[in-house]
Amino acid sequence: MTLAIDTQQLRKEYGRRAVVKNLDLQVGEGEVFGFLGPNGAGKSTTVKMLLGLVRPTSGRLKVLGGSPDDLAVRARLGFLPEQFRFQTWMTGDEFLRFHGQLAGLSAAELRTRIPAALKRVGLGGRGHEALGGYSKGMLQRAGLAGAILARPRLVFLDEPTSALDPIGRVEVREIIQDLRREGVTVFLNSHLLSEVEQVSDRVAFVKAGEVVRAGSMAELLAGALPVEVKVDRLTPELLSALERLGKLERRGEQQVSVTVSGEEVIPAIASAVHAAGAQLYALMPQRQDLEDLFLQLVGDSGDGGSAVPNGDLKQGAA
Ligand SMILES: Nc1ncnc2c1ncn2[C@@H]1O[C@H](COP(=O)(O)OP(=O)(O)OP(=O)(O)O)[C@@H](O)[C@H]1O
Repeated sequence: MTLAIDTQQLRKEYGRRAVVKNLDLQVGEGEVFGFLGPNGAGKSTTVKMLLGLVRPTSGRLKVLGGSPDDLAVRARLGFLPEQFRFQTWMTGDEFLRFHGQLAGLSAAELRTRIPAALKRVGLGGRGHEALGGYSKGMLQRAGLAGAILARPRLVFLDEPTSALDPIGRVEVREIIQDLRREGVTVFLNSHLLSEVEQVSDRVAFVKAGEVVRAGSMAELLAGALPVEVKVDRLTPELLSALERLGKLERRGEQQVSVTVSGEEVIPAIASAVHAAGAQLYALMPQRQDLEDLFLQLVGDSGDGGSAVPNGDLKQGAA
């Protein structure tokens, strides 16, 4: 796998405090990679080091096979910052022209790419308006247009949908999927875990400056699967049959939770119920999602007082 991002023992200290510690991160070319962690975990600092905006205290990093200090490498990076405070006196067109010129695009390229980029982010025909009159969601879209204007090979998107409504979020998800189809690597920082779950090929959880877990969605969410089983009566014979399939937790006269290794075991639960002559009322796998995993891995850290991600928790998950 060719790596778009490769860090080894990357570290950043502010004063005597290490905010990123010995970070080893490998992201393959063309991957959509979700970078998750509570407030203050060191995500933005990591992104800034990868962009060459913050100097690491120690360790090594490569982006697109080189250094972000190399202008040829930097020209192939795109960045949507979390705090998008743009030049409000400029129109959308002027803002993109400014960024495009900084990225070295020619006048001819700018003429075709600016309207195309605006259209792609849902701002077609709005380029003549001043950014000062844009809504927060429009500004975020304009920032995204700026990040992809120069056709980067690696794009960092820091909370790309924080200002968007649900329709806008779907649209940005589609743009990320298009970028993946074009072979662009996307490094995604987001608190919206369900969103990360839907678009990322792999994710890493970072806590207090260190990666605590990384892998594909399937790898991370595999393993123990609790299945709630409800029957007319739980006989000793049925309980011992279920015990052979997984760990049991009794819920009452008619219900038991069986934690099995994966969904391929579910049919065996139904067969055991049938063989014991019981009536099956319900068989409910309780799939773990990214949010459960987030709370489990990083639930007791962060410097914002709470590790709970912004507004994306299902009821009662904590
Ligand atoms: N320039 C700086 N000087 C001193 N400390 C800093 C500086 N930048 C960041 N920090 C500290 O480093 C820690 C990590 O910050 P960072 O912004 O990287 O976290 P984050 O994971 O991106 O958080 P959030 O999700 O809240 O954006 C925080 O405790 C922050 O206060």
